[in-house]
Amino acid sequence: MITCISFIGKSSAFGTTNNLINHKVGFVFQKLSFSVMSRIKEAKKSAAYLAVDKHVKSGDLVGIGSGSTVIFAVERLAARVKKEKLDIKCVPTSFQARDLVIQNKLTLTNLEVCPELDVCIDGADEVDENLDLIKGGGGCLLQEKIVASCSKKLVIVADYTKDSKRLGDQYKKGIPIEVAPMAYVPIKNRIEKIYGGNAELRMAVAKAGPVVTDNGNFILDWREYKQDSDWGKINTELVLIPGVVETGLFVKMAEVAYFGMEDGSVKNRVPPQ
Ligand SMILES: O=C(CO)[C@H](O)[C@H](O)COP(=O)(O)O
Repeated sequence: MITCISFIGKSSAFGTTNNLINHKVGFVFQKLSFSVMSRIKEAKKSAAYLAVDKHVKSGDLVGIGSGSTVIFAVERLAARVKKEKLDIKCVPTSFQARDLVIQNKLTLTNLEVCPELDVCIDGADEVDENLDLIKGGGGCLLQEKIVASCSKKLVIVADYTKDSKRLGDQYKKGIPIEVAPMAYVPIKNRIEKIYGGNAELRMAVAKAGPVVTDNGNFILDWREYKQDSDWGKINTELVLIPGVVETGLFVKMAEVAYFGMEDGSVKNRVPPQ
């Protein structure tokens, strides 16, 4: 009985030391990842603020993209509306963007009333050296592509982690492809057979089953594709598959991308001549 008690005692003492080390290591990692996160957040903010200041003027009709970087762009627009009495109207690209416009008391409109926009400001999951993009990590690619295509210019705002030489260098979650729910299996099979890789149905996190987009569709995330591909050709081929609604490949659409950098600066990239 005494042995047993002492065994429990030692083991718990050892356990306590281990817990303490784990706790300290965990704390250091937590602090590190917190500082990386806040650096990324600052980078998003600097890029978004600069893009809004450079590309939006009074009288503009503005497409509002989706995602966490666009939150800062809308914040800046709202501040300029208040301070400079900027007169703008906004067309959102998602439920989230619409809500952002409303919460920030900006004027909401749509493509029926305003089919031609001056500028669209949006984020990206990855930007390559040609300024081709992967978008749709947040599942809003269809409306994002429609609104961008109705805008005189598409301005991308991003942090330094999105800056790549080739698509797929950094962003490993795959190229999002929005599909009609009834067709997701044949489309998945076809993509994998023709191009290789895996096209996985995106599953929801706080819901059983798949992610359902703002448009009632599913998303396939196509991973392990050949990186040195002709993305313009592949995009055209993919949208011709019956049931494919849109792809997250934005080829030759962006006019400029702003990247907030780790050191607080912002660099920009335009397409090669
Ligand atoms: O395409 C998108 C949503 O469909 C976003 O623009 C993209 O996912 C980038 O988001 P974030 O600014 O949060 O990094």
